[in-house]
Amino acid sequence: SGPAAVDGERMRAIAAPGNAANWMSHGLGWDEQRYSPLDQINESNVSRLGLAWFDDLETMRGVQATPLVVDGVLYNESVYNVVTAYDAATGEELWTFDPEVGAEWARLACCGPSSRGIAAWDGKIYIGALDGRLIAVDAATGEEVWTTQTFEAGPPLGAYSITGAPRVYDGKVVIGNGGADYGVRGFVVAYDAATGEQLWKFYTVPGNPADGPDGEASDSAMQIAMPTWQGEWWRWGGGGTAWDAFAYDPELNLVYIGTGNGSPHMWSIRSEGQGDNLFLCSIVAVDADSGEYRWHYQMVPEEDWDYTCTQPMMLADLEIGGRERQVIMQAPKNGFFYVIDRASGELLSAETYVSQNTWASHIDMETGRPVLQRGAHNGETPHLMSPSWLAAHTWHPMAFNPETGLVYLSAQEQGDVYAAMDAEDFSFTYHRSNSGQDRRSDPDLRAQLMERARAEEQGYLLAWDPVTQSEAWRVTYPHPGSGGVLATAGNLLVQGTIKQTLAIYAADSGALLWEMPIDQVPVAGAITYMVDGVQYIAINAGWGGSPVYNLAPLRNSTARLLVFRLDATGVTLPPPPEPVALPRPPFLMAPEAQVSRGRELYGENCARCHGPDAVGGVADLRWMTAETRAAFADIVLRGTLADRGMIGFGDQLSEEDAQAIHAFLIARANEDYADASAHP
Ligand SMILES: O=C(O)c1cc(C(=O)O)c2c(n1)C(=O)C(=O)c1cc(C(=O)O)[nH]c1-2
Ligand SMILES: [Ca+2]
Repeated sequence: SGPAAVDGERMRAIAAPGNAANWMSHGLGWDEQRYSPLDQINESNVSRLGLAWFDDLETMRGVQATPLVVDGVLYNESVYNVVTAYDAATGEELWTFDPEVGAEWARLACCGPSSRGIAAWDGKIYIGALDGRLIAVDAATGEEVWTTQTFEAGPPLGAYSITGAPRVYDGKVVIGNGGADYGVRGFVVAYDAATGEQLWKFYTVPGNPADGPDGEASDSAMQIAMPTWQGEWWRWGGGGTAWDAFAYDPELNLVYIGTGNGSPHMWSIRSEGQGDNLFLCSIVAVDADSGEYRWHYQMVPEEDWDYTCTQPMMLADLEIGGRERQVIMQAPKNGFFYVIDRASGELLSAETYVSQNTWASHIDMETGRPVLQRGAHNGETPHLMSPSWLAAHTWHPMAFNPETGLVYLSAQEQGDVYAAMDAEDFSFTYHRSNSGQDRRSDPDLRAQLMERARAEEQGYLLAWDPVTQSEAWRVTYPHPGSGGVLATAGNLLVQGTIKQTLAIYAADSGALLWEMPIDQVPVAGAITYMVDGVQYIAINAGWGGSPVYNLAPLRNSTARLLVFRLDATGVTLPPPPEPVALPRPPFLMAPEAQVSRGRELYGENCARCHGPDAVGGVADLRWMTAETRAAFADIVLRGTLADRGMIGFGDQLSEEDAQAIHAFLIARANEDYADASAHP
């Protein structure tokens, strides 16, 4: 055994169940079901689960990666793509590879310098680095074998980054990118896993028609897409980034690409409010060898809301209407659960799984199109949308248990206020979130959102029957934002929760079987594996990524990789950090006009990391210390905290702008200080 055993022949078998000891691909199998046949840990003995070993990852940022395990070696990826190999049984470190990604790249990733994972094939580990490098390292030594740059960075349309896990399908590494919120043209590339040679490239949206065909695999598909666009979308990239999910069916030889939102978000600006804008927010099936288009299904025509369809896609064979169907399933941001024939792209069913869906009343099964609610599109008057860009379900891994027939996912109700800028007022800046949203928030609508958030439990673990398209059970949480899931043959369903615990439920009933406080909210999905006859469960516990409305940041410990097994004793987590008393905010002296300017600037520049309305995110700016306030302009404009990922914005914000943002933050702190429920 040993890492050299990551060989292509054995990897080919992973799409079939039974290869249970290892976790060799992001979603376990190429079908991405995240269902392990291991059952040594099961509902009758899970109460004996204990911590076997852990490793401090020494970051307070989100750690989203699914680790891999190959023949007793666990490969994990922390922030800025640092990869470490461990003895999977003992936790002993074997090697670390740091690609030395510059902290300035954090600014081009909406939700932090995190990666959702790595890939393994034939003695190599593949890293999709934030800065666009695809790096192959030797699985045994951690030494670099080859590197290729997957995108062209820099202005005007190079605001790409990589946050998704690469996949290796039969010797081909497939990788996408993010950046549609900043302004890019989305694409997916495949490389030869052995050499790094490019095999094909598929653009997800058309470029400037005046430039002619791209000479890439997507050319024929772009003929279909082009007539669905209007105006001069290519000036802002168009979007459609494939920033997370892929799946592969080796028999059909199809690679499934989940595509993202438009760039800019506002349909009125991007495409003059006309056309479906293919292939935004779609599943596109392409030939694995040539990258050529086979079929598509678009979940969100006329994309206007930063509704992405990059959410996990799972392949399964289900009996529907008395017939065995080969399906692909997805629960994207828009709150609908889709079941699609994965050979043809035919929509089989779609139902909403959230209690309020202000986007669409239903999906018309004749046309396969959503029937939009009145007023769903954005205009100049602010309106509430739920789901919103904050997502009914985002990248957090879901799982399918063929025994129960249920799909499990982290779901949530999170609305937000939308308004479109007038097209004339829209200006495009490289590096900046270029949404076209008018960020003047409507205080009444915001108050309504907060009221709803307080009144309802808006986060839940959902068990969903994909055949009947109905809920089987749910576990509710006090807030949105719980993590991805793992399903096992022991009737177990494993999830990190917003209550700062790791919880294990009975997959058939939802009954809580085991729960452990871990002083962290794992957002990643757990994995399970076997070494020398012992089953382990491993998870990265490091909260971060998608902002959560109305949730103050958790004062949690450093991110950790946690590994459990039955009857483990003697390993305990260090005590949590002492809670910090809230500093009383300064008196608000700024005039209303300055506060409102600050609110707009905050929305465009800060909200993606620090949370909508300055709640949530990587650091809660309402409760800045006096020292931080004194250094505010230096931090914001001159990048004095750049080593922590907070890059200076001096090239696009003035001293006055920084003062306005600070005034807005003081206003927000004063609004909330008196309200104890807003406190962390
Ligand atoms: O449009 C894009 O290219 C893009 C990229 C990413 C990303 O790369 O993480 C996210 C999103 N969009 C997005 O809409 C979103 O809600 C989101 C959440 C997260 C996260 O890491 O939690 N990333 C992203
Ligand atoms: Ca997006």
